[in-house]
Amino acid sequence: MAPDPLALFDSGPQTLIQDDQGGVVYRPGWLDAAQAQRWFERLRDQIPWQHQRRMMYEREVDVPRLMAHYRHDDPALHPILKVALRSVEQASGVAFTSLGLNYYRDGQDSVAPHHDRLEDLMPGYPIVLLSLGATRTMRISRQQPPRHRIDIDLQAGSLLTMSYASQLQYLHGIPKQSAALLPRISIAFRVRPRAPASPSPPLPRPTAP
Ligand SMILES: O=C(O)CCC(=O)C(=O)O
Ligand SMILES: [Fe+2]
Repeated sequence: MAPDPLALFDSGPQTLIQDDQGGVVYRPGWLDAAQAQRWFERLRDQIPWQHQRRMMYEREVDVPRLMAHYRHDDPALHPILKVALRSVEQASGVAFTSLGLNYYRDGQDSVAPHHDRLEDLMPGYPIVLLSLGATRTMRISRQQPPRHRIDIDLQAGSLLTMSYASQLQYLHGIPKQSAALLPRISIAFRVRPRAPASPSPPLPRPTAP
């Protein structure tokens, strides 16, 4: 196969933030453009995307993007998600247990600055985001001074790895953009903490002597 001319411009992995758990690393071109486009179209058309509502300031509001969630061993896992999971696991050396999908229909869909819910993460294990479809900018900002902000364009076929430690210090989000934008899908791979062991059976009641 002829070499992909765009690959000449692939600058390889870029470390955006350093910490002792691998920091935040961006890998453009992890998936080639044609495959990223095929995966995007099939997931867009075949995932049962859900509209969620969430309480905000005592009002219920639409979450401004569509979502879907799967456990790694869900029998309903789409074949593309199975392949993506295996490949991301091989690339990162981590056995992920959950897949969270986001579908940004246009530039008005977004995710507000946040860190991922710590109760959904196994300490020490990273989150990996695979991007498909339109490029969207992720804004990463340090919570404490010295304030530090990074805008990174997440291209189709790229991986962004964020350490657990980075979730304690930084917020990330996908801001709305006023320009007309095509849709984007992201897949977040996470290791969830194991469910707490089922409670032990109640102790027999003490009987009166
Ligand atoms: O779509 C993205 O790249 C970010 C999604 C995200 O931050 C999340 O699902 O927690
Ligand atoms: Fe997130």
